[in-house]
Amino acid sequence: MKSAVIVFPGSNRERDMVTALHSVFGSAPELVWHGDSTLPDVDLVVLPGGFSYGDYLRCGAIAARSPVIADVVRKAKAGTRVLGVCNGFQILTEIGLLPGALMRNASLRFVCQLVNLRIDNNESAFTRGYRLHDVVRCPVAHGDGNYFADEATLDRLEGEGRVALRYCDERGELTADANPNGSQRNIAGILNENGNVLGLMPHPENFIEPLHGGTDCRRFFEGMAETLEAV
Ligand SMILES: NC(=O)CC[C@H](N)C(=O)O
Repeated sequence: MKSAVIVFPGSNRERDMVTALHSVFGSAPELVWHGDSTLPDVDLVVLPGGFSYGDYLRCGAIAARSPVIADVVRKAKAGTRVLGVCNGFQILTEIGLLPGALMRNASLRFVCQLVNLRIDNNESAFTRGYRLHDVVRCPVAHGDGNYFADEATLDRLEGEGRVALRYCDERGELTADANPNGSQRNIAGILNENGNVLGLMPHPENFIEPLHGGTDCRRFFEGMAETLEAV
C-alpha cells in the first residue's frame, strides 16, 4: 500500500503523519514537495497540518495554488483517497474539493486541547475502523477551525451523510461547550460527494501511541489500511 504526504513551506505535522502511517501501514509514505508537478502513483494522498505560507492571506489560500495541486485534484476526481488534516482541511476547502470554509475560531484564540469526536459516518475508508457514534478523543491545535457553510450546504452535507465527525461531550452529545471553535452544527470533519476525500480539523496522527496520552485515533489509520489493502 503506497501513500504520499505533501509538504508545503510552513507545514509542521508532516513528520507526525509519516510516523503514524509508517507505524500502522508498515511502509513509509513518500514526502512530496508542493512544487512538484506530479504525485507518485499512490493509494492515499495526505495534506498535513501546519502553517503553509505562514497562514498569510487566509489559511491554505496560497498552498491551494501550488503546482502539485492540479494532480491532487486529478487524483481525487479519479477516486484516490485524499486526507486533509487541519491546515490540510483548510487547503481542501480553498481548492474547492470540499465545500465551506474554516473561519477564525469564535473565541478569537488559538485552541490546543483534547476534544471528543463523534463518528457520524463509519462507511468511509477513513472512518470504517469505528462503529457509528463511537466517541473518540483527539487533539486539536488551530486558530482557524470554525467550519462555515450556508444552510443549504449544511443540510445537503447532513442529508448525504457527509458529516463524518462532530465535536461532542464524553457521552456523544453535541453541546456548545464541547465545540472548541464555534463550528456550525459541531462539524469537525466532512467528506466529498464520493466519500474519497476527508477533511478534518483534529489531529488523529497525534493520538495513536500510549506516549501521546491515548490511542483512540489509531483505528482511523487501521481502517484506512484495511480499505486500501483490499483495493
Ligand atoms: N495545526 C494546524 O494545522 C494549524 C492550521 C492553521 N494554521 C490554523 O492555525 O488554523
